Amino acid sequence: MKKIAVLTSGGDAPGMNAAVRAVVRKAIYDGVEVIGVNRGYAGVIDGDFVKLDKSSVSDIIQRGGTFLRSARCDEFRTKEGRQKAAEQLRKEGVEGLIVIGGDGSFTGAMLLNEETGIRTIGVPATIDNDIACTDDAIGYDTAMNTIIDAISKIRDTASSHERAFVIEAMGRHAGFLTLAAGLAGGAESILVPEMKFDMDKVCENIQAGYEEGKIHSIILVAEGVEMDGQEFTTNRDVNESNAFLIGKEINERTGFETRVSILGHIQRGGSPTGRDRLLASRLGAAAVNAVLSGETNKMVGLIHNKVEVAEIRDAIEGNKEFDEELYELANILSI
Ligand SMILES: Nc1ncnc2c1ncn2[C@@H]1O[C@H](COP(=O)(O)OP(=O)(O)OP(=O)(O)O)[C@@H](O)[C@H]1O
Ligand SMILES: O=P(O)(O)OC[C@H]1O[C@](O)(CO)[C@@H](O)[C@@H]1O
Ligand SMILES: [Mg+2]
Repeated sequence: MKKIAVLTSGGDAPGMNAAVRAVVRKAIYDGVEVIGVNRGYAGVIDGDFVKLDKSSVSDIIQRGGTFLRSARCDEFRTKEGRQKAAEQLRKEGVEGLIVIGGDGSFTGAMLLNEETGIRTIGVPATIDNDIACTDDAIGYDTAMNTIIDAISKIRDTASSHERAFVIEAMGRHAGFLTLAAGLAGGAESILVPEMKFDMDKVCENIQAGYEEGKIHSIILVAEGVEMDGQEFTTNRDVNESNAFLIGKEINERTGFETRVSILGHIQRGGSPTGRDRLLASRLGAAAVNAVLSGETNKMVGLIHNKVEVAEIRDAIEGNKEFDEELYELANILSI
């Protein structure tokens, strides 16, 4: 194999740059040329390619975002779009494509391979951490730390004013990030799309906490959580924040002064943590190994601290299991 391409796709995640750097440097080390694709799948369709050498990836390991830029590309969801993309890659002489992104990007990579024969390898990078066949995705650790930092700061002001705070974390379809950040940040309640919850119970917890001397209450809510009458349930298609609704409900039911903070895209930015840089470096290099050894339609992941290669279909359809025990633990420790 003489030439491979690399792209970043979907929501950007801290550590994507470190992953591109690893792909480029490992491929060059192995004597293979690397083409960077700008703007994810949109750039493949447009043939927006740039040759990458060692120095193109200097000074980026510490940067958030992705210097190749990212996109959500509707045209790639069509068969025609993917055919166009394959033609562009063939014209450029690209023999393998490394896709750094989330589950949607992996679905695109899988279809591209199945329909056109282009060799694809996925590198999991999404703050949502909703990809199976890997313990963690690149960006998740940094985002978790950003949320923990925000919780700590909000707790300062919450305590000063004896208030309840509803904090909304990202995760329209997945609560992995919210659960981890909520547990590590010591939130009093954690609401995620995967678990049904009872609003009465949330309010009782707040009340009990105050009665036992707590002077604040933090309710960490994932974006995808929706209120349905008395109970809050999941709505995985919900597109709008329900944190304000939840805040209003808490205020009305408990009488506690309640404020709402939407953390938003702050969670996607910032310099990647050491853990994310390490993961990105290992998986970027592993993706090059995989493609050069003839693998296709696979993803590289880290399981129990060992690099593993899995079917990309399993990563998407395997449905990463939500850790109910961890959720239970968070509830126990928050009382
Ligand atoms: N079912 C699909 N078929 C073909 N291409 C897809 C499909 N789903 C997603 N893609 C392609 O992958 C791109 C990124 O997908 P998506 O927006 O779901 O982000 P992601 O990779 O899951 O990352 P994140 O969830 O972290 O934002 C889409 O814009 C589209 O171009
Ligand atoms: O930046 P956008 O396109 O609004 O997407 C936001 C979504 O992307 C993510 O940050 C990553 O998938 C989700 O947590 C969030 O729901
Ligand atoms: Mg996704």
